[in-house]
Amino acid sequence: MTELRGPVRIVGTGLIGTSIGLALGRLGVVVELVDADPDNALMAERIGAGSRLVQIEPQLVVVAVPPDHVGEVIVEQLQQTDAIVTDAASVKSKPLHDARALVASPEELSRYVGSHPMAGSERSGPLAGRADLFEGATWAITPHETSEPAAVELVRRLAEAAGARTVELSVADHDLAVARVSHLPQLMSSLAAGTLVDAPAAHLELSGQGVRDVTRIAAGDPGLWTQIVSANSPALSGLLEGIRDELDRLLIALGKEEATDEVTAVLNRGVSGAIRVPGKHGTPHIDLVPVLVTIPDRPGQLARLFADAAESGANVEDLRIDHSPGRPVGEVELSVKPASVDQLVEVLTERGWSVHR
Ligand SMILES: NC(=O)C1=CN([C@@H]2O[C@H](COP(=O)(O)OP(=O)(O)OC[C@H]3O[C@@H](n4cnc5c(N)ncnc54)[C@H](O)[C@@H]3O)[C@@H](O)[C@H]2O)C=CC1
Ligand SMILES: O=C(O)C(=O)Cc1ccc(O)cc1
Repeated sequence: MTELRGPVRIVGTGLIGTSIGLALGRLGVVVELVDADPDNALMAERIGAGSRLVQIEPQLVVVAVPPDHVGEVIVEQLQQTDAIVTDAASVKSKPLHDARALVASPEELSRYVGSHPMAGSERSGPLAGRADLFEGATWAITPHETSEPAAVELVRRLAEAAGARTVELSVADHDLAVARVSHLPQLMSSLAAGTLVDAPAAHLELSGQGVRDVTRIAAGDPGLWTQIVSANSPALSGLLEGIRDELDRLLIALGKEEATDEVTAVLNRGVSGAIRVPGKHGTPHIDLVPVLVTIPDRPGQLARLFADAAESGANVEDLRIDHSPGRPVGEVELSVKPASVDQLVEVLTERGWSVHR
C-alpha cells in the first residue's frame, strides 16, 4: 500500500499550490514550497501552506504552475529527484506532450502521472488559497502509457488527503470532458460579461443574482485562461461551432414575428442540460427549492436564522446572500429539499422572519 508520508514539494504556490499545501498541512504532512516568484513562495509560507526550506527529499512533487510551463517543470523535477511527480494543470495533453519532447525515452516519465483538481476560483495567487478548496470536489487522475501504478496510487492519496473524490480517465478523454464542463462555460461567461463593458451605469444597477452567476468566472486570470483555451482548442472549436449554429438558428427565429417555439426549444434544452450537472459531491442533481428570507443587516442575524432553520429540521443545502441597494436589510436565499420547505417556512414565519417562497 502506498501511503502519503511526505514531504510533498509544491512547485507553483499560487491559488492551487497554496490550497494543496494548506490542505496537507492540516494532516501534518511536511510541505516544501517552490515558486519562480520568491514573493509568492514567501506569502504562501506566511499563510501556513508549508516551508520554503525542507532538507528531506520529497516523496511527491506537485507541479501547480500555468499550463505552458508544466511540461518543463515536470521533467526538471523527475531529473532532480526520485519522487513521484504530478501536476494540477487544467489541460492534460499539452503538459504530457511537452514533457515527452524533453526526454530521451518514454520510461523516463514512469514516475509522472497527470492530475487535475476540479475546483478553483476566479482568483489567483497564494492569498486566494484555501485549505478546504478541494473538499467534496472531483479530482481527475490521467495515467499515460508508462505511468507506474505506484504513482497513480500516491496521487490518489494526495487527492483524498485534500478531501476530493478521484476519477481516473485517459488524457484525451479528460481534455474532451473539461472542454465541455469547464472551458466552454468559461468562454460563455467571458462573452456574456464582455457585453457589460459599455453598458450604462443605470442598466448595471438592475443587476441581480442571474447576471452575477453567469459572469463570476469571467473574472478569472486572462493569462492563465489563454493558455488553457489554446491548449484545448480542437475540443473547444467543435463545441463552439455547435453554439454558433444554435445562435444562428436563434437569431433567425428572433427575426420572425412569432418566434416562441424556437425560443422555447432552446430554453427547454437548457433545462434538460442543467439538471444533468451533478451536485458537488458527485451526487445526482436534486431540485432544491429556494426560500427567501429578509434579514436586518445587523450582527448576529444570520446565526439566529440558521439556528431557527435547524430547529425546523431542514438541512440547508445551499445559501446565497444579497444586499438590497439602499436598504438596511439583506436577502438570504436558503435552498432546501422539497420535502423540507413547508416545515421551514412554518417555523421561520412563527419566529417572526419575513419569508417568501
Ligand atoms: N485557477 C483555477 O481555478 C484552477 C487552476 N488549475 C491549474 O493549476 C495551475 C495553477 O493555477 P493557479 O494556481 O490558478 O495559478 P496562479 O497564477 O495562482 O499560480 C501560479 C504560480 O506559479 C508560479 N510559476 C509560474 N511559472 C513557474 C515556474 N516555471 N516555476 C515555478 N513557479 C512558477 C507563479 O509565480 C504563481 O505563483 C494551472 O496549471 C491551472 O491550469 C487547476 C484547477 C483550478
Ligand atoms: O471557479 C470555479 O467555479 C471553477 O470552476 C474554477 C476552475 C478553474 C479551472 C479549472 O481547471 C478547474 C476549476
